[in-house]
Amino acid sequence: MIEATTLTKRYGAKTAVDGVSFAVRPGLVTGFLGPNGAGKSTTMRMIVGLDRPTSGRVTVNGMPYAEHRSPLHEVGALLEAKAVHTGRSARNHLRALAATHGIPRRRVDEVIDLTGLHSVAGRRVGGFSLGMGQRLGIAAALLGDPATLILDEPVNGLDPEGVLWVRGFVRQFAAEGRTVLLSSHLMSEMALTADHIIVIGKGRVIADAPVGDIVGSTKTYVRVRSPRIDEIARRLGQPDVEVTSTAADTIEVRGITAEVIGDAALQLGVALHELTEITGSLEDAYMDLTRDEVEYRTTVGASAASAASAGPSAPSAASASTEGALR
Ligand SMILES: Nc1ncnc2c1ncn2[C@@H]1O[C@H](COP(=O)(O)OP(=O)(O)OP(=O)(O)O)[C@@H](O)[C@H]1O
Repeated sequence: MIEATTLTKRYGAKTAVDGVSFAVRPGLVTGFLGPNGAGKSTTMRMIVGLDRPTSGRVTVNGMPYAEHRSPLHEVGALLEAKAVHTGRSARNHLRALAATHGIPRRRVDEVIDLTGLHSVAGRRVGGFSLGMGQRLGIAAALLGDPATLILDEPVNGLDPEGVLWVRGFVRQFAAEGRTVLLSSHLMSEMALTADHIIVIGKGRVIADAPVGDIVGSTKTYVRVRSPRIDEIARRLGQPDVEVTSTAADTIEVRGITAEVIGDAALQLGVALHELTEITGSLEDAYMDLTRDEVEYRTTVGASAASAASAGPSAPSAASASTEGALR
């Protein structure tokens, strides 16, 4: 369990983290999201004692990280994947780390196997690809067999097989009752990996809720397809109902349920070829939440950026209530 209480970090006049409070619970994968510069890395560094809070506090299993007698057994962290001695082999790098922390050598072989580095363990780390470096960073984080894992952008640079491996690994880790906090800018991947999401913007928590609640907070719409779509569109036309034509036989309807549309079609005697309630993706929810929180804005519009990246909208029969979940 990681608990932050009004945690604040200022660098001169810059407030990087502004009074955040949250709990990261065991048995779950918690995703840590936020635009560039939101304060994710600073928060993670404070959790593992690499940065000192200006005020507030953060504990891991009830104690500040630095006060634990064997911190590596409490928390494994991947914060800078490439920050390793490049002349050493991966195995020797891990052995050196293990030796300085009183961890037995056999654990080095275990984490090499766990992270799929066996075939490259004898190679110099300097020649590693970014993906191999990420795996090595995760291997190092696992050396102490920690109860809590903190991973900053762990899938950055990994190929699809590597991304899948990280997802499976952290889900298994959490299923064993351990605690996982991971950041990523890949929303579609986060939607598949995380159970719970904390979003920060400009140093403040703006959402802290189960992933289903966050996705459910996006507006749903109903896609309707019919050979006589114009008649249905005319019938639905009323204040508070938004009807958008997307193809000759298809409309998207906002502000009314699929049931009401189905009943209207029945009354008209018109066949429906499709009636699908569409819930937004995690990416849609994230874009809504962080619209006003982006520190470095480009000229690319949010909708264009959203359309360009992954994360197909998932059909859903109902959207969860978000009462009280979003701040
Ligand atoms: N050592 C430092 N000195 C001054 N400012 C800093 C320092 N470290 C971070 N900052 C500033 O604090 C803010 C938060 O940075 P941080 O790296 O925590 O954000 P982040 O959410 O991890 O961003 P990204 O997604 O880009 O990694 C930024 O405005 C950053 O410029």
